[in-house]
Amino acid sequence: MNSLNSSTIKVLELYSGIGGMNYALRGSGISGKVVAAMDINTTANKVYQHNFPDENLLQRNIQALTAEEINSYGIDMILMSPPCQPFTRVGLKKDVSDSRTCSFLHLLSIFPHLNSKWKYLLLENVKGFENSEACQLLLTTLEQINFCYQQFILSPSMFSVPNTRHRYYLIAKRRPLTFIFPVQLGVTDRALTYFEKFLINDKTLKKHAWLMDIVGPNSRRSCCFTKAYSHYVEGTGSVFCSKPTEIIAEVFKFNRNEEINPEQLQLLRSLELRYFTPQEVARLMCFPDDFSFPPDITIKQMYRLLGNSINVFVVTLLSPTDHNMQRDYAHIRDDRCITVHEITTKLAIEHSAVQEMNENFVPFGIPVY
Ligand SMILES: C[S@@+](CC[C@H](N)C(=O)[O-])C[C@H]1O[C@@H](n2cnc3c(N)ncnc32)[C@H](O)[C@@H]1O
Repeated sequence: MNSLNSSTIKVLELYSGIGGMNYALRGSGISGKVVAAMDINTTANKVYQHNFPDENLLQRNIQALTAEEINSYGIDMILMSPPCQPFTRVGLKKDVSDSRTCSFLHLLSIFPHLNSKWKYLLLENVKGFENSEACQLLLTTLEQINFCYQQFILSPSMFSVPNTRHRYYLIAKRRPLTFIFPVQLGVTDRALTYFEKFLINDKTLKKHAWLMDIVGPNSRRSCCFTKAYSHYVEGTGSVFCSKPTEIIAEVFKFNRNEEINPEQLQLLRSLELRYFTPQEVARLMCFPDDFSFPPDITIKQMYRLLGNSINVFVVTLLSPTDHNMQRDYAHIRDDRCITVHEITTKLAIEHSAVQEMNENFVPFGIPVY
């Protein structure tokens, strides 16, 4: 621990389980170090220790933790996934009266006594937590100790990971720190899902469902995104659906000449058709991952600007230094294209077949105009 440099963020990982938060911290690129991880479960701890043999894992009941002990670690950040059974949809939802919530309530009671070096909190729980009394107590406590916060309901499927797992996330910072997200995702009374903003509304579904070009995570194609994307439907760019193609085909079985009835509209809604986000469109246009928009640019403006822009990869191939180079495009077939999933996630460009294609281009054949 002594070898940490002064810019390394010291992290306390509570309810550490098998170490998902530790992996996330490492994956985030933040220069952070778990200075203590705590969990009561011996089996989970065995797995944690197996994967993180050098971490300071403590077999502890968090309910017995004191503010003095936490302060002694000199932490900057707390990561935690408190037990979710008191809030699960299928459970009894005993909330604050469930004994498994006691340790969490205890933590809330000691938060005001933690010193101000502690500046960041990330909490994960099940969807449903946002409606609990425990969540309300958490938000009230954060206000009291002068933390600002943002809440999200997110699922990996929203980030093109082929798995659904809706979870509540709260991130909080000690004021005067603030959030600098280009798109404010915070909510006051209800946690909004990020992709909810991009869902296609009922009016558009009713009028234009047949005109939509629907692509999924495994598609190897998508239509050109124009500057009218999300404003007009026809010919302005593909829309995204994470459901299997058979389900989409089933929903679209109805007669396209008849007006859509409420039952059909419900089926269409169940597909959760959405527009690609500006960031996804940027990735499909092969902008690098560090491309971003300033915070004051609206989503409509983002689509307009992207629609007016270029595919960066294609222009890379047309590098002026290769002015008269002729390339062979013949071997590029649809099945060599990377998938929508690959390109809209961070895994994109560098590691992908795009790179491979780039390297495999042979300078002969079709002239580049
Ligand atoms: C939702 S899981 C956390 C999962 C963890 N984020 C992971 O990646 O595996 C909740 C954890 O809290 C632990 N836990 C529950 N009550 C506890 C308490 N009073 N003290 C310490 N750990 C506790 C459980 O053993 C369980 O591992």
